[in-house]
Formats: sequence, structure tokens, C-alpha cells
Amino acid sequence: MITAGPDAPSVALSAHVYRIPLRTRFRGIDVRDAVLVQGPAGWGEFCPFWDYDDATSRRWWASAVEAAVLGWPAPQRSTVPVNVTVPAVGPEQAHALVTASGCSTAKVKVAEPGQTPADDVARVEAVRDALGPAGAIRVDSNAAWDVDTAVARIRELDRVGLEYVEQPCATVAELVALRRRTDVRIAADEVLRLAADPLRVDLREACDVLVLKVAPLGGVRAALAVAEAHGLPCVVSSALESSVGMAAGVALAAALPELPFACGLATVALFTDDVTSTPLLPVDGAVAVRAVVPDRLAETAADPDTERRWLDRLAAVQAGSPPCPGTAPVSGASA
Ligand SMILES: O=C(O)CCC(=O)c1ccccc1C(=O)O
Ligand SMILES: [Mg+2]
Repeated sequence: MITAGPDAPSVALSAHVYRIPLRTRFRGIDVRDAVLVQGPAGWGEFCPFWDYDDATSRRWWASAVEAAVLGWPAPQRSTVPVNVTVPAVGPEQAHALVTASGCSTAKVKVAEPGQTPADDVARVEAVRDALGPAGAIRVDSNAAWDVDTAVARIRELDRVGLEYVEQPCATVAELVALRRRTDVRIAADEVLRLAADPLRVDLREACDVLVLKVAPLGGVRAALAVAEAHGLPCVVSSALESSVGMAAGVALAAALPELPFACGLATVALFTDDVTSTPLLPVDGAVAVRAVVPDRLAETAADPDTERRWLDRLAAVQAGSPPCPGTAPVSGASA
């Protein structure tokens, strides 16, 4: 049993650690693992990647606590249009993923380690072929390019027509410089979610679109505040969660006043299994806004060593966290 914050009246949260292999390597990982917590409002997911330190992980914990203890603001829509996410795979596999998804927007990973510019062009061309001319293609290079490289790569990739390019360069200053040299829209991801204060990072002239991820921004309410502070069009995207964590992203997308683009919330399709028998997968390119009940906890349970590592990590994150309203510290092992 876990509790969620050091001092407030304790709400007991039961914790379950899952571990699920991915279908294809993504962000350098082949297996996803995380903690699910259940509280009075429902289920939350605590899933910072293993390379994130405890301080960075605190916002991820706040997001899980919000889901379990508070729940989310009222939805403005009942479904959310989503993009299929295409990892750094070969063109045939990319084509098949897009075709199988039923989505008319695709986000394609480019500039990944081990991939050449020609590999990226071939992947993006295959995706265009699968989507047809009416589909939308966005690419994400995860900050891999300097400004000159970005100008050149974007020009080449935009031959198939790009809706936007996500985080082409690492810094705000580089994004500003790049944006003066390209007509393709720029979306900000890492500069926002890894910022010390996402509310105050100055993105004027750096981007046209904000990528909002619930967990690294500290919850649905925190992400709504970020959207309001910047006043830019928003795309909600996942952090590679199970359907439980995905429901938080869907709740954010459902609560935003405007949703002009498809959201990156179809990544449950990259998992080989899920914590629920009713996965949050797209139908006709959209995901339903609904609660997720993880009824496959036993089938997806992590091994004892992974479970221990997560519970230790959670205890460390909580120890350094400001109190979360209505919660208390880790008090024991998981269920
Ligand atoms: O946006 C999507 O289509 C899927 C989510 C995604 O790409 C992602 C998932 C986990 C970590 C980082 C990223 C990213 O946007 O860079
Ligand atoms: Mg991104």
C-alpha cells in the first residue's frame, strides 16, 4: 500500500507494477514498465523513463496522483483524433503500421541513432504512400539536428508534404533561428516538457504548435495551465504509457478548448499486451474518451526485481516531493 504525500490526510493508494514488451524498439527501449496506482478517483500511472532522475520524476508522480485522487476536468468532446506513431522502422513495416492503424495522420520518427537521412526519406515516402495525398505527416527528430542540418533535412522530407516538424533542434534559440529559415510549422516538445518551468519558458517565435504530455508536465490541470500560458495550438502526445496512463492524455485532449490537430495518443498499439482487456486503441482514427479499468494486472505483473526497483524509486520521488493534496508517503510494499 502506498500513500500519496507526506502530510495531508492520507489517501491510501494501492500500487501495481507492470512490465510489457514493445512490438518495436522505441526511444531506445524494448520493454515498458511502470507503476499503476489506484485511489478514490480511479487509476493513475507513474512511468518516468529510467534515465530520469528523482527530481524530474516528481511531476510524473503528481500526474499519477491527480488521476488517482482528484480525477480530471470535464471533457469538451467524446472522441479524440489521433496519429499513428511510426518508429524508426524500414519502409515496408512503416507502410504496414500506417495502413493497419486506420489513422489519417502519421507521426514519423526521424534522425534516430543508426538511421541515415536516406532511411528517413524512404520511411516518410512509404508513409505518404500508405496515407495517400489527403493524409497528414509530421516528423519528430527529438532535437537531433543543428539549425543548418534541420533546414536541409526538412527541405528534403517536406517533398512529401509535412504538417509540422517536432523538436527539430534542441534549444529555444535554435528553434527561433530555424523558424526564420523554413516554412514548415515547428512543434515544441522537449523544450517545454524538460523545462524547469514549462509555464514560463519563452517560446515566442520558437514554435507554432505545443506538444503537451500529461505526465512530464505534472498532470492534466498543469498541462491545461501550460496551454493557457502560451496561447498556442496544442497537440497532446503520450509518454508511451499503458492504457491507464493514456487515459490521462485523452482526458487532457478532451478538456482543451481547441484541438486543431490529431494527438499522439495511439501508442498503445506499440505494446504487445496491455493492463486492460479494453485497450485505449483508435477506431477510425480516433480514441474514445473513457475510464480505463486495468483488469489484467496479474497477466502483466512485473517480476519481483522490477517491482522492487519501482517501489524504491517511488519512495525516493515521494520523499523529495512537495506534499500532494490528499496523499501520504509510501508505507509498504505493493499489492
Ligand atoms: O507523439 C506520438 O505520436 C507518440 C509519443 C512519442 O512520440 C513519444 C513517446 C515517448 C517519449 C517521447 C516521445 C516524443 O514525442 O518524442
Ligand atoms: Mg517528441
